Amino acid sequence: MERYECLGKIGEGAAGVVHRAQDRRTGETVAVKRLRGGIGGGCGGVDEKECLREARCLEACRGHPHLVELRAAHRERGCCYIVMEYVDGPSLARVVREKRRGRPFTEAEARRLMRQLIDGVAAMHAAGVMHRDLKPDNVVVGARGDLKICDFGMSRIVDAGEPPYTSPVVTLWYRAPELILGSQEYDSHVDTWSLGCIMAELLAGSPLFPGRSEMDQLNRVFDTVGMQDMKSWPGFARLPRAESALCHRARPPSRLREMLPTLSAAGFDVLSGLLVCRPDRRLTAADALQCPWFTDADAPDAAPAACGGARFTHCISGVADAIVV
Ligand SMILES: Nc1ncnc2c1ncn2[C@@H]1O[C@H](COP(=O)(O)OP(=O)(O)OP(=O)(O)O)[C@@H](O)[C@H]1O
Repeated sequence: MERYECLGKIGEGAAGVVHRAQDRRTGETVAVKRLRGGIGGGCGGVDEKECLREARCLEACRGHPHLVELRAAHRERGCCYIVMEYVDGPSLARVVREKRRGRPFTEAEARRLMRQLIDGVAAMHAAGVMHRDLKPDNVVVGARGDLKICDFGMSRIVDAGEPPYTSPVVTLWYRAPELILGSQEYDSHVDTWSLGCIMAELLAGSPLFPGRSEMDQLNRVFDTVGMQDMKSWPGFARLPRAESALCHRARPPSRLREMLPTLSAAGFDVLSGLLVCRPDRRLTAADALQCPWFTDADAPDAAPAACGGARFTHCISGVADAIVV
C-alpha cells in the first residue's frame, strides 16, 4: 500500500478501519478501508470470497453519482484494502441527530434527499446488487449537500447465487419485517423498506422504529403500519417465525398518517408504499421514482443517472488494473 499516503483515520466499524489517504500516482484524495478479514488468516482471517464481496459489489455499481465509487481493491500481506473516492462530509446520521438536533427536514428538502437515495438504490438494484445495510450512518453528505451511499460491507450480488441468503442482515431499526421473521429468501425489497425508514426519519427528525430487540422492533412495526397485508402474503407461512405470538396478536390499523399529518398526499403515497409489510407489494426503488411526488415536483433536482461499467472514464479504467476481484 505504498502507493497511498495516509492522511488520518476517518472512521472505524465492525468490518474495518477507514483512512483518508492520497494516491501518490494520481494525487487524488481517497478513502482506504482495510477490511478486518484476511486471506489465509491475515488480518484476523475470514476467507477470500467473503473478503472481496464488498469490492465486487462496489465494482458493479461504479459510475453513479449517489453511490460511493470504487477506485481500486488491493490485497497485500494477507490483508484486503478497498480504495474509494473520498467524500468530504459528515454522515447523514450526524446531520440528522447532531447538526440539526432532531429538527425535521421540510418536505421539499426530504424529497430532494430521498430522490438521490432512491435513484442510487434503483441503479444498484439494476446492477444486481442488494445493499442490505441502508441507514443514515451509511450515507455521506458531500460538500453541496449531495448524498453518497457507502459501506457495501453487507451487500451481495444477487446473480452470485440463489437463496438462502444470510440472515440477519440490516441494522435493526431499518430491518424489514420479513427479515425479523427469519426470511432467508428475501430480495431487494429489504432495501426499499430501509429507504422508507430513512424517509420517515428525515420528515420526523428521529428514527421511526427505534427497537431495543428484534421482538420489540417487530411490535413497533406492526403497531405502526398494521400487519394484515403480511399475513396474506403467500411466503408468510414459510417464514421461520411465522408462528410467533407477535404475528397473531390483534393490531390496530396503520397509524403512519397520524404520525406525519402535514406530509402531502403524494409524499405519503411514497412513504406508505415503501413501508408495506408484504415484500411483494412494497414499492421497488425504480417504481418509487415514478411516483407523482417526484415526477410532479415543481423543481426536479436532476435527471436519474445510470450506473455500471459503461460509464468508466479513461482515468478510472487505468486504475482498475489494480482491482483484484
Ligand atoms: N468513501 C468514503 N468517504 C468518506 N468517508 C467514508 C467513506 N467510506 C466510509 N467513510 C466513513 O467511514 C465510516 C466507516 O466506514 P464503513 O461504514 O464502510 O465501515 P464499517 O466497518 O463497515 O462500519 P459499520 O460497522 O458501521 O458497518 C463511515 O460511517 C463513514 O463515515
